[in-house]
Amino acid sequence: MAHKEKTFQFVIVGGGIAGVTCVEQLSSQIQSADVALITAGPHIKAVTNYKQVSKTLEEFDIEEQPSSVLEEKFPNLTVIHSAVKCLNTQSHAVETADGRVIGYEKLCICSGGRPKLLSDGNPYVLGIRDTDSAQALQKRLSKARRIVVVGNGGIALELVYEVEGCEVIWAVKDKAIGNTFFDAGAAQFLIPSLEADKPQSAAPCKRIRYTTEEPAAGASQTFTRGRILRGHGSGPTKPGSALGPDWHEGIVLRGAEQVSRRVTVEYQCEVEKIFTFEELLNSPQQAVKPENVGSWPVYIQLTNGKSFGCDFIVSATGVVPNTEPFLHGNSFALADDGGLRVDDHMMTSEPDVYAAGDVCTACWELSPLWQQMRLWTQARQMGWYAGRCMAACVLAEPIELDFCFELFSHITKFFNYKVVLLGKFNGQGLGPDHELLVRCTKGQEYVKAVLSGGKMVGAVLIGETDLEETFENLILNQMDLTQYGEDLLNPNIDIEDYFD
Ligand SMILES: Cc1cc2nc3c(=O)[nH]c(=O)nc-3n(C[C@H](O)[C@H](O)[C@H](O)COP(=O)(O)OP(=O)(O)OC[C@H]3O[C@@H](n4cnc5c(N)ncnc54)[C@H](O)[C@@H]3O)c2cc1C
Ligand SMILES: NC(=O)C1=CN([C@@H]2O[C@H](COP(=O)(O)OP(=O)(O)OC[C@H]3O[C@@H](n4cnc5c(N)ncnc54)[C@H](OP(=O)(O)O)[C@@H]3O)[C@@H](O)[C@H]2O)C=CC1
Repeated sequence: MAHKEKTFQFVIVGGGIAGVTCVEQLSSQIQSADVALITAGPHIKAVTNYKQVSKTLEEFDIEEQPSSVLEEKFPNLTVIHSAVKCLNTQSHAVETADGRVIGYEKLCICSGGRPKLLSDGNPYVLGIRDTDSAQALQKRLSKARRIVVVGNGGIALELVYEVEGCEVIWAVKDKAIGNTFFDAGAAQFLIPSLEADKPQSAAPCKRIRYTTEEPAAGASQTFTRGRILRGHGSGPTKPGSALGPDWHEGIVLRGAEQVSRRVTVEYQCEVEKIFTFEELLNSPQQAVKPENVGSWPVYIQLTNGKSFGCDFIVSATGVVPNTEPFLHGNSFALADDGGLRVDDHMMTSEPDVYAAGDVCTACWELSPLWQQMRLWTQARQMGWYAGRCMAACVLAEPIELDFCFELFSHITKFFNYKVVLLGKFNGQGLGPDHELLVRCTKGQEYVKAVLSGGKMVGAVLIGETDLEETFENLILNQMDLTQYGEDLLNPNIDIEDYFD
């Protein structure tokens, strides 16, 4: 590595939610601190309209902003738009793709993740992560008659509901849809929404997303509401920040056909093989049934014996932490999922190096009611807490693990229903002796409480149940609920009064 051009007290890598929140926290806590934010993408992501809904539930909007907004707010901040290509933890320096060597006293890696694709480099397999990949999807979809979506998590759930004008084959590994968020009961509740037409008057997006359009020389920066616009200068090798809530509201997810939504779910199957039309012709033994041959650009063979031709395949199969540029020559401890292991102070195994957001894996002794999921909320919370830990270290102040890591909580929307997940919402790690209480009104609400040893340890609330705060309290209190039995979910009893 060449000589350091400058050493900053704090260097944060990544302009997504985790990195930006970390910068904001550090810069407000130690106003004199010299902070650098190094990010590969042309823009940064900022949290706006933050609202604490209850003790642990939070809601906020995300805005994609030019970095100048952050620099104006924090005069001691320098934003460098370049990807970090290597890190030397011994000399406390990072080198960027454009050849700059920046020193740090404390470093926080917030480089996010990238889609874990079924097949790397196959032009017919798309992943969705940032604005560029969402635009690529929109463009390809506009000419598509049939697509195959593989995966059973957040992106697949959103995509199969939103896509219109194109047949969708949805291949899931499990017996029910949405395995990362729901059990089979909730899936059963949601399935009719997939079969029905999307309500015309689906609630409009209450969040406003702004995307910056690069100004022409001499022109001022413009913001465009609700559309995703390409940020110039973000080439395919420069990963942008992850999309997030309502990412699909701003783009038209419409195929080339006149049909509305038409989704076929293929359960309990994985991908056996992906091959092109040319490969099919050259090797007629491929297991494609004659009615499916046609002239599709790509074919997918599933482990359930079925094969489909389609225009392209969306691999919605999770994320891999973006760690590569930091590993070479250092000895970071990695978790099984490939994330940088962090302790209860968000510290990695390398001295003075912290990490937060999708790139890290929480490896402290977790609260029995919290688990890591790679989500906006956790990226914000980790970035904020990492900033506090870094500041506390410099100021020689003690700091304890933040309360937000006590109870897992997530608010989102699937199939146009509000969804609240609390604690061990799917009985994660509870073993066979837990009990489920379920209340379901078709088309209206699905309420599930998970009890263990008579205490509530998790919940799934779908629809406008208005139960989130009460359930959150019951989970946090760990009160013995044995005597209430099924009355806990009795709709004729105002449960809030019950526990007053
Ligand atoms: C389509 C989609 C929909 C989603 N929807 C939701 C949702 O509804 N709710 C929810 O809670 N979560 C959602 N998520 C997940 C959420 O977006 C992520 O968990 C969150 O954005 C992670 O934030 P982060 O800051 O850790 O990483 P990112 O947002 O990925 O930011 C990483 C940053 O690091 C930069 N970077 C990467 N490598 C380098 C490098 N070598 N050098 C310098 N900079 C680098 C990137 O440019 C980027 O700015 C969604 C994700 C996707 C893809
Ligand atoms: N509203 C929300 O909260 C949303 C959140 N997100 C977040 O964005 C990130 C990316 O989303 P997404 O890609 O959907 O990731 P998720 O982790 O949510 O889901 C990935 C899914 O793909 C399955 N899978 C993994 N590998 C394969 C494979 N080889 N073949 C078939 N299926 C496979 C997983 O199954 P298994 O679990 O069994 O491995 C899982 O069902 C996640 O962190 C997600 O939480 C995204 C959209 C919306």
